[in-house]
Amino acid sequence: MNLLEAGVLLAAESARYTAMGWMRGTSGNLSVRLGDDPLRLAVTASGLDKGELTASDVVEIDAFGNAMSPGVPSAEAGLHGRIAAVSGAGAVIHVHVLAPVLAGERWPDGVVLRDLEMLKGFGRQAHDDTVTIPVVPNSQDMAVLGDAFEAGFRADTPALIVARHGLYVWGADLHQARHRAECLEWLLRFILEA
Ligand SMILES: CSCCC(=O)C(=O)COP(=O)(O)O
Ligand SMILES: [Zn+2]
Repeated sequence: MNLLEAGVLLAAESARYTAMGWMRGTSGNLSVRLGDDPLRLAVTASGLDKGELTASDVVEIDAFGNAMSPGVPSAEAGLHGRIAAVSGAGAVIHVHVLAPVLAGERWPDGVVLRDLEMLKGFGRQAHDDTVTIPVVPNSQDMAVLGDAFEAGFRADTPALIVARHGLYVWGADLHQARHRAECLEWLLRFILEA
């Protein structure tokens, strides 16, 4: 996939999340993998209305979030790069949806989910697994966030809650990441309200 093709996908996906209310007020950012060796991602540009992106509103970055093409990458590009490098994900999404932030506030040591059918949509068994979604403190330093992510990383748990900030979810591609995020958001709303 080249940068323009990635831009088409990222703009469409961003518009979708914005319509869901998950990327309010310029919040959130998305990335897809462009290449492996060295790692390259296409990430949404910083500070734009994510519901109005065009295919050119993306920037190529390296594993550390450094821009490899013109434009200003997301302020969180460094965390996208770290997540992609550590997990092997083909796509990483970051959305400012409320339920994960509320759950992180209530369970700052990790959000435990079990015995719920929607866990299947997160790639886990509904009745056998106990899933703990890691919660890390917010930081403006992506290296600090990346270290906290990596310390709690488990290959079978493709999500991270950043306290008082938002949610990261990743997958093989944007579709899988979205399906996982939608199911996880449902699960978090459930445990908050149950
Ligand atoms: C009101 S959004 C604050 C910044 C943020 O957390 C975010 O997700 C958007 O940052 P970006 O640089 O990707 O636009
Ligand atoms: Zn954010």
